[in-house]
Amino acid sequence: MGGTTAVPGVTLEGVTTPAQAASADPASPPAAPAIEVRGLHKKYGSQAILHDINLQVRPGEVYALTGPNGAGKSTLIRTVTGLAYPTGGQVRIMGRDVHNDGSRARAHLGAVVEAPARFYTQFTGTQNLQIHADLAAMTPGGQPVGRDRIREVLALLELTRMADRKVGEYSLGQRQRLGVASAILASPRVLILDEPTSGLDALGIGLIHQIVTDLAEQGCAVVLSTHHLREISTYAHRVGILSGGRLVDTVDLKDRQTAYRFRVSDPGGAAEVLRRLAFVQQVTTRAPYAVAHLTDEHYMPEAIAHLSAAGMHVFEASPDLFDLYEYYRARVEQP
Ligand SMILES: Nc1ncnc2c1ncn2[C@@H]1O[C@H](COP(=O)(O)OP(=O)(O)OP(=O)(O)O)[C@@H](O)[C@H]1O
Repeated sequence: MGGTTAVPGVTLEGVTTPAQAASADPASPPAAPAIEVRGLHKKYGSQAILHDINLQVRPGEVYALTGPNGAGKSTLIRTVTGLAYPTGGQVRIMGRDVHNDGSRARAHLGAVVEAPARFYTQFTGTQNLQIHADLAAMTPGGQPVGRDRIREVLALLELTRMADRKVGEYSLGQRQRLGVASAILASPRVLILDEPTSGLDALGIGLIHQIVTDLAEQGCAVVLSTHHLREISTYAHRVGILSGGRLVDTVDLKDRQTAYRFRVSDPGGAAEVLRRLAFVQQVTTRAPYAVAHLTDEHYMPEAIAHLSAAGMHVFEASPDLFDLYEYYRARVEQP
């Protein structure tokens, strides 16, 4: 049966934001990982489910976990959040061992593990969040959560209209959103969501994306599992591909999205023109496009001007987005 675990969290005070990290001295060491998984193994009975998983997620980073059905995503998430015990290896959240120092590690954590969320159906959304808030305040390092914050997260998840209705009257998607509301209630430093967008409508999916992006910008480390690769590639920083219980690849999306494509009358001729420009690092052709890596996006108009001056007709110029779905398919078919 599906259930949910929304784990109390603490305030974001003192967390390094991505903007701060980006403006930091390049010589300074990167922020310490918010989540650190080392040599994780998990067996159910004699069946090995996870094999030697190693990963780190830093403050401000969105890490998406994907993989075929049965690959072990939920098992990994349950083990990382402390709901399942590993057969070997270690998980640390904000430097605390999740399995040996659980309550202090989870004081930093907000999570929705498995959907749909499980709530007291005879109580309203507000009352359920109040119960979560009271539990959050009781954990070591937990902070009290006021009524204003409850109203705020309900509004953020567009549940104000449903706030005083019994959860038993909520739709699947509304329950799912209430699960995310409870996970972010105590402003966690680490947010872990197992398939947060399954069961949501298009606008609901966009809402979760926006909330995750905003939290990451405030310095929260986010791990979420998903099957929606084209959506996730628009806002995740890294994507881990799990297959047969092994982390077979980790894709850094920031590194992959620096190319721009120009749909032109003559891709070969355009490539020649682009290669001569100082701000162009690498050029390939993929008819009807010439694809160029620019040192900075701001050089786009200049590149177009050079192509036009050379007599090329430029019909389209846009980021050459990395196709995570195609990459994933190739990777999972040949791990
Ligand atoms: N409690 C359990 N006892 C025994 N085996 C389990 C248990 N939970 C999961 N498994 C097995 O572990 C494997 C991984 O399951 P898991 O739910 O972690 O995969 P998943 O990647 O999340 O799949 P999906 O995409 O379908 O949600 C499966 O073979 C599953 O049958």
